[in-house]
Amino acid sequence: MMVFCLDFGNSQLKYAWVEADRIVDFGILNQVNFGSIIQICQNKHIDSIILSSVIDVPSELIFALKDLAPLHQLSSTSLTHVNYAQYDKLTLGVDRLAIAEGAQISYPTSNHLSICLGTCITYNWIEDGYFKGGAISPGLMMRTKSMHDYTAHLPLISPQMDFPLLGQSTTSNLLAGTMSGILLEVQGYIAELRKLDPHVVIILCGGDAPYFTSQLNGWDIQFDPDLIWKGLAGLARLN
Ligand SMILES: Nc1ncnc2c1ncn2[C@@H]1O[C@H](COP(=O)(O)OP(=O)(O)OP(=O)(O)O)[C@@H](O)[C@H]1O
Ligand SMILES: CC(C)(CO)[C@@H](O)C(=O)NCCC(=O)O
Repeated sequence: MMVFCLDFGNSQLKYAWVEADRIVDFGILNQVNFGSIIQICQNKHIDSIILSSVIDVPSELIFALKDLAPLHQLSSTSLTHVNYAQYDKLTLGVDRLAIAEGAQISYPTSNHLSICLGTCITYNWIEDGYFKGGAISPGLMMRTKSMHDYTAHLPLISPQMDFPLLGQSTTSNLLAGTMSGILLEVQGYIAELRKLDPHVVIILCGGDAPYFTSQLNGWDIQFDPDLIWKGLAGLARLN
């Protein structure tokens, strides 16, 4: 059963082909239109399509996808393994719903906190299968770009794998505040949640996660760049 998974985020439009829980192929689309989708569907057999989008999708694209194969567009009414009885599911971004689902499928008997370092940083906390709470904060690029955009003289910095706790110049101060700021935020959330539940499983995903994985060595964290695809493939089966 080949599932064509689409994840339309605020920075990137991503896709993956998932067959029997194995990610066969993945990539990035150029535009939100059918032309760019049909290019990557050449010679592919598709059993079903699942779309997670936190951006507006033209209705023509939805109709065209439905013509290609049975489509499930993820929404707050989608069936889920995670229970939302204690959370306002209507307000939750569908990408977070898919990530929480991926974490639940991967760790069905554990409590977990999934942290996605994307356009925004999102935290999803699931206890006994219930979505208990979360947090949203600005992502890496949003932090660097907004300090540049909202000031007269701060330069736009590029993220780097090596970053200091404190800097000795404007550029290294910006790097420290942005990169170490995110690291300390993530470590702070993990530490606080572990006070509540020492056995909580922590899973890190999202486009910016690789900047922080080596610094989080020794923190007993799972790094899973495919968490959203696992969630989407599971949701495609359920819906
Ligand atoms: N072309 C690009 N445009 C914007 N961000 C990019 C691009 N390439 C890489 N990035 C990095 O990816 C990060 C976004 O991560 P990711 O791709 O996981 O987000 P997304 O899936 O588009 O967003 P969302 O969080 O809305 O799902 C940005 O903070 C930036 O550092
Ligand atoms: C927070 C983002 C932008 C992360 O991609 C997305 O999940 C979203 O638009 N969420 C809606 C608000 C919420 O999740 O509560």
